[in-house]
Amino acid sequence: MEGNARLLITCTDRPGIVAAVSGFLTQYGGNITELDQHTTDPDRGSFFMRVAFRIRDAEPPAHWLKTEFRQEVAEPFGMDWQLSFTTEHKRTAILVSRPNHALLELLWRWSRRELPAALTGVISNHPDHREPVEGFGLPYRHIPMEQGGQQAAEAAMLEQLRDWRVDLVVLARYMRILSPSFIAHYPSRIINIHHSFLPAFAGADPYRQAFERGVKLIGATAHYATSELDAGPVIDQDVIRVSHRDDVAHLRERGREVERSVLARAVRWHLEDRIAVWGNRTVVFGT
Ligand SMILES: Nc1nc2c(c(=O)[nH]1)N[C@@H](CN(C=O)c1ccc(C(=O)N[C@@H](CCC(=O)O)C(=O)O)cc1)CN2
Repeated sequence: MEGNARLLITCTDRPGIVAAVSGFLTQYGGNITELDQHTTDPDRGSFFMRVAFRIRDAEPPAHWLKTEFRQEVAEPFGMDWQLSFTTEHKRTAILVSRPNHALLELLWRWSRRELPAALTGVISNHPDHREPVEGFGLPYRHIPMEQGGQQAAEAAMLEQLRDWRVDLVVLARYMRILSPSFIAHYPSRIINIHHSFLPAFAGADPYRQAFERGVKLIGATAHYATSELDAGPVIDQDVIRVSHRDDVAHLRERGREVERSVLARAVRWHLEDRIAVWGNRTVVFGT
């Protein structure tokens, strides 16, 4: 049983970190329900930890704890950290182009409360999905990307994301390359699903690339989007077996199942603060 609060911590490794964090939580009445840590290189490397705990007075969330933790633990240990409460869902927007399978997977899981997100709405460069999105009670913004109009379109997208006070952006098969300045607004907070087992077949039309290479496995990769296309920190991947009997259309059809499950898992892990970014890699806790 997870607690009602969680800490995600990254810092330079040194003795006493776990004791300092657990001692702090004990002092302020926190009861640890889950603790996971990873050290890259004892005494010199990086230290990562995720602690889930129950804290009384968490309704409303005990934001006062952030001040105390910063002063008593985070600053003395030089930590990068975040403290979140399970009642506060991350405000999440979905960007999509024409393929709708990843979008519908997220909407369906959200509607069944299997995805702890506060969905704010959907933005697309196509009008195709207005009806199903509004059917889920969510706003739909069609912002077309006219030829040569990327800057204007991205400005409109960023304005909408600001209006929705978005924390997390999910690219559910959004098929336009985002500019470095767009990416910079949401560092490690844009999750993309790429429809190949990266690093194989980055870029456009990976299923055709896979068919022409004659591979026996295809897959999907959820990663944080960076300014370098399909090269950001990998969050989750999976593969399925294929054969000479599968043409490109069949690869696309069979690949959609993997894309949907990999993206949903990656988004849920981010929403549950299970992912620490370490350079161009991730540490994913408790999965
Ligand atoms: N800055 C980033 N933007 C996007 C990323 C990313 O990792 N960093 N991922 C893509 C999604 N994607 C694959 O998953 C992808 C989308 C589009 C293309 C592509 O080449 N599209 C067009 C060119 C469109 C354009 O120039 O904007 C094409 O087919 O030629 C490749 C991969 C989403 N954005």
